[in-house]
Amino acid sequence: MGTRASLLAKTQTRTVADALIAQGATVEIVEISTSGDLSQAANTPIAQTGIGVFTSALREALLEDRIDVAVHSYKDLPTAGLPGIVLAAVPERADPRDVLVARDQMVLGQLPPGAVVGTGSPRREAQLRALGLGLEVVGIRGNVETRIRKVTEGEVDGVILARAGLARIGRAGEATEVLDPLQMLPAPAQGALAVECRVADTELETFLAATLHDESTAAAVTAERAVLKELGSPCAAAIGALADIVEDLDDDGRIVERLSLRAFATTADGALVRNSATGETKDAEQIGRSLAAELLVDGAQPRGAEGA
Ligand SMILES: NCc1[nH]cc(CCC(=O)O)c1CC(=O)O
Repeated sequence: MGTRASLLAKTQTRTVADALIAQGATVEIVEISTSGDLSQAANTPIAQTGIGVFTSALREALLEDRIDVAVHSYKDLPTAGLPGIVLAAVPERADPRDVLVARDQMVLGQLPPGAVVGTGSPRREAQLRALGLGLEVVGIRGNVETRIRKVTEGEVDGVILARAGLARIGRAGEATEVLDPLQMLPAPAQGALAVECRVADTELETFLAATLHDESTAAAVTAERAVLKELGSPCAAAIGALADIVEDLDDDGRIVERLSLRAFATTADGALVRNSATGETKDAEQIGRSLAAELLVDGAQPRGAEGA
């Protein structure tokens, strides 16, 4: 199995490996450094580093037979597939929400106007600004530990991070507020993993799916990523999407499973447009696509435009 060398990546790969080992597999983990990890030193904003910076090196290693399984943070994966590689499994996802890690145990509402919040994500920045709290948003890069250190060392008053990332490295307790998706919609597929193998390895693909795949997570992520596919690219786009599988009653009073999706995008002048939709879980992709179409009608910047 291939993994990026960050603590977060190694931890999530270890978790997947343990699940496979429990089912009788023999696993060796190989660390692969990616251009996303390397460019961090130069403090390049994530929006400018290009699509797939964190995932293409792993995919290359897979195609070159250096590894057999790649574990990615799903939200870092480009929406376009790659010939020769198949998404074999989407494990059950962790909490998809973002959190604030702030000085002095503060929640967002307690940060004074002018307080400095670090994030390199256009999605987080757009939503922070929309809250109207007068916060100053500054771009930061670096792995999860580095970003938390910027708070403890006083370089910024707070940072916004994915709760799943903190939890995976055992530091979820350091969040000072778990942000409600009404204020801060997570990135499409946040908290989920994508497990890939070569198309030709059909036996391995079957084993990975049987051991790891979670249908509800896959449906939710499919809807969220359909919005992204229509409107933008991962990391670079100020787009958020979150799907929940909810129980509903049909016309005969029977309990049915439905998919509920919320999403936002930004207009050319940086305003947020939000919308939501529900439908049958099996129509996940279509629900995401129609929601994206509605956001475009509401003024969302079409795909390919530069984020504000
Ligand atoms: N953008 C980097 C990234 N990619 C995946 C995670 C961890 C959470 C996840 O798996 O969604 C993070 C860190 C973060 O956004 O705080």
